[in-house]
Amino acid sequence: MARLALKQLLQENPRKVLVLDGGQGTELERRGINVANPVWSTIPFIDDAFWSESSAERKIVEEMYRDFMKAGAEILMTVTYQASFKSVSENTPITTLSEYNSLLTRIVDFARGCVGEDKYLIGSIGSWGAHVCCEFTGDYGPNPETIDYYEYFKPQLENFNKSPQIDVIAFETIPNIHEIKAILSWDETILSKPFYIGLSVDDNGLLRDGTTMAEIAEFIKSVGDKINPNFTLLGINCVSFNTSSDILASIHKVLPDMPLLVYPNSGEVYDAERKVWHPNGDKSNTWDLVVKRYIEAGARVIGGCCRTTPEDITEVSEAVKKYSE
Ligand code: MET
Ligand SMILES: [Zn+2]
Repeated sequence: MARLALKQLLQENPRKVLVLDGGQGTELERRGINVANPVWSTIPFIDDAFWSESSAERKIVEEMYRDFMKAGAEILMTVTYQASFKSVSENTPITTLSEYNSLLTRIVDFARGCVGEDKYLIGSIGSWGAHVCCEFTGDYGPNPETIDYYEYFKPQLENFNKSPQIDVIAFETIPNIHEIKAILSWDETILSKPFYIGLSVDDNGLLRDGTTMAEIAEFIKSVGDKINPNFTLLGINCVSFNTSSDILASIHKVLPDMPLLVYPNSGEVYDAERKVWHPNGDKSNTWDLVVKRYIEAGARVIGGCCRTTPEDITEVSEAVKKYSE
């Protein structure tokens, strides 16, 4: 393997900040792929035609990876946010575990082929809430503590655990404290690879279910040494651009030794009535400014989530160079 283990890289180079890619799902949509379906951006891979050399959609995905890398991304994701076994088996012709594993392995190997051996590859897993569209409300019903999170994640997790191509597993957009507690209760037999948790946080800096960052920190501290040593980074993703640096600083304050990661949305504001995006009204907030603040707040991995493009990642890389070296 051409690259150092991610944890080793972060530990041995305390000033190193890795640039992550941007919002893949929205970027593929911007490039013409219709992602409006229950498995979202994983849809192109479901069609057998994708795997032929001449596939136009395949070219689009390859170009997306190429452009994020040109922009400076050093750690990139698989396009598997909505690809849990439940979502795939209930909404596509792929219904058996063995077909599902072949699909995931194909997607992961394809992503590795696109990014090459030098880059880090993240196996993306959306929150439990993502399959029922509540990753931005955190409303997991009346008994969120009784949900069997492991059963839901297991097939995707086992595939990624075994994959020699995946460097780190991502639990993205996690909005509920019970889900965080479940993930952090899993030992190395269940989560045998480095992993991170991206929290889904509102504009007031609360987890979407209302939990404070201090409460999350208390929980992590209460697990203490028993925490899975593969727990590598904690952070926020798919959060408001304008408030993201304050939120990250609030996590750094309560967990000063935890390596953090952050990839916010583009800063545009969605008008749900007219179904259009408006530009960020706060012109004083630039990538240069927020990246500087992220690094001051302990960020070790920085990129973009929904609606961020290779142009955004270029600005992220320039700012990372300026403030981390
Ligand atoms: C809804 S958050 C989506 C995160 C995912 N990694 C993507 O950008 O495609
Ligand atoms: Zn997002």
